Amino acid sequence: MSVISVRDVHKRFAENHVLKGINLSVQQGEGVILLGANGCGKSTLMRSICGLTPIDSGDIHIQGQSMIKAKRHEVRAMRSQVGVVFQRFNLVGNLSVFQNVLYGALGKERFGLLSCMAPFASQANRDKAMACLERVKLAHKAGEKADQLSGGQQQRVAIARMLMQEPPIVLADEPIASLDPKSGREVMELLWEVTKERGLTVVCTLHHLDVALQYGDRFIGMMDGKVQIDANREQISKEQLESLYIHEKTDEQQQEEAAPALTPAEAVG
Ligand SMILES: Nc1ncnc2c1ncn2[C@@H]1O[C@H](COP(=O)(O)OP(=O)(O)OP(=O)(O)O)[C@@H](O)[C@H]1O
Repeated sequence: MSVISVRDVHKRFAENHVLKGINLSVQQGEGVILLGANGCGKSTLMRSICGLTPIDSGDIHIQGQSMIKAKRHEVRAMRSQVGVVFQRFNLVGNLSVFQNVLYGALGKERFGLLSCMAPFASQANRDKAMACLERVKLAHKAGEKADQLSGGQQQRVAIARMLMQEPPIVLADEPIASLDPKSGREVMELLWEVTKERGLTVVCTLHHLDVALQYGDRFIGMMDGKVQIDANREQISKEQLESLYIHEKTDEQQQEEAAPALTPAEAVG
């Protein structure tokens, strides 16, 4: 079954036509790497799939349910099906690691924020948060403030929070872009391991082709607001993927055009 289906999606920011009729579907359990030059619209597409950026036309179905037709409370429920691990970690820096992981339960708790605050959280949620921290090997850091941790550790906390959420779908937008190569490899390894062991569907954008080629089951390449490549690992070569970058923008152009950062609240749906 398609767990994500994107149908003829268009998105403009003023005169900038960023998504020009995107079509793709992702099956249950697939690990898809989304590639493309700076500014080609990968983050915009990811944010649209998790309901953070409204689209202009077309539709996105999550687990068969239309995002366009969904009512407000239904969109919230749909968003809780999608876990996010984004480049900037999106943790609440001055709160504990444990508290940040507990927030992963937010979308599931009937009584909202209060029932995810450490003093009021159920024992079941507290135990689960510790188990998620153990899975990412950071249980010993539970009591520390999130912003005291290294970048790699913070991204592992973001992964633990995503595990706490128990989403069937994970969107990872440049999850290792802020990390040094060694931490980046460890985080990518962990992300792929935990999602594969739970049979989750993952769409992950990455900048480094060599890293991408180590992980993807399938590669979707975007160029000029459209899907240019959509191929399984065995059907694609590195050279074909490199062709997506012939019009790569400079770092300065990219900084000027950066999409807004995700807030911690947006990260937990
Ligand atoms: N909130 C926004 N407001 C205005 N323009 C935006 C916004 N978000 C994205 N854009 C524009 O949309 C285009 C695509 O940006 P997006 O961040 O989706 O690209 P990307 O492929 O993820 O790039 P990168 O690889 O550099 O992160 C850019 O031209 C950017 O300026």
